[in-house]
Amino acid sequence: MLDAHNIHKSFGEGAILGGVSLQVRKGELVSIIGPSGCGKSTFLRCLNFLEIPDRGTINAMGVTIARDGGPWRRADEHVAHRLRTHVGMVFQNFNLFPHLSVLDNVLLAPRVVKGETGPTERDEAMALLEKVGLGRVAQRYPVSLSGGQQQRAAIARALAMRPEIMLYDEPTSALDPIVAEEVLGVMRKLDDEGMTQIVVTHDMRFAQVASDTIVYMDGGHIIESGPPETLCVDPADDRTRRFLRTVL
Ligand SMILES: Nc1ncnc2c1ncn2[C@@H]1O[C@H](COP(=O)(O)OP(=O)(O)OP(=O)(O)O)[C@@H](O)[C@H]1O
Repeated sequence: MLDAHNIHKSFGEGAILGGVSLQVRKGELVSIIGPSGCGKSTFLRCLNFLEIPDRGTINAMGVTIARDGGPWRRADEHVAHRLRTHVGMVFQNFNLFPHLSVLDNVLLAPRVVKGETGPTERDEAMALLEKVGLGRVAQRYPVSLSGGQQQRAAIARALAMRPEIMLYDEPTSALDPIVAEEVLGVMRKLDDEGMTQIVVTHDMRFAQVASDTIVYMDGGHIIESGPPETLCVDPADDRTRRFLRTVL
């Protein structure tokens, strides 16, 4: 489904990713955890080329982009655009358009793709809002919604592109735990429906309960990866202790 191989990324002199490889199967829910600044978000953003990897190969849904340190060309951007049509992305701060109603935020994607929308697209958008529990607030503006409602609207908006993979960059970090639970509930529901999902999170409980695979990154590398029950936390390791103190 998605195969990232040997991804390297630097910002200026600083190497952030030092050769990260990850394979994700269809329907899998993968949580990426690790200390602040270890490169989790950068790696996630590389997966749909919001950040351009310096080196490495990404293959998603049959679209392949290989980077060898050369310049990013218009043809590469064209292929990346094709890849992004399969990938939905949800950000920590929701990124809804404040001047559009919740429904119009969700209708934005079909509008961009098809040029105009009619009753069918509207019905589909309403069905997505019902799915995330927001049918009754479809006509409201983002400012009048709670953080959890805004994040669920952002998920519905991403789903409107009919993605095959959803990427989440700390989707609950800006939310209090009760509201975060509503968002996590939507992600679990999508998991039950077979959606492939990759989540950068500091929520260890969610990672442990909901993930098929937990990926533990540190210093721009994957240190460990596997099912939650097999994740080996070595209490003698300083970095692990430091990380656990930030999340437990
Ligand atoms: N666009 C950028 N330009 C320069 N440096 C960047 C950029 N994006 C990220 N960085 C740096 O790369 C490093 C890794 O950042 P990243 O956001 O990937 O870490 P993270 O593991 O997701 O951290 P956190 O858990 O705090 O969000 C940090 O030192 C960050 O300052």
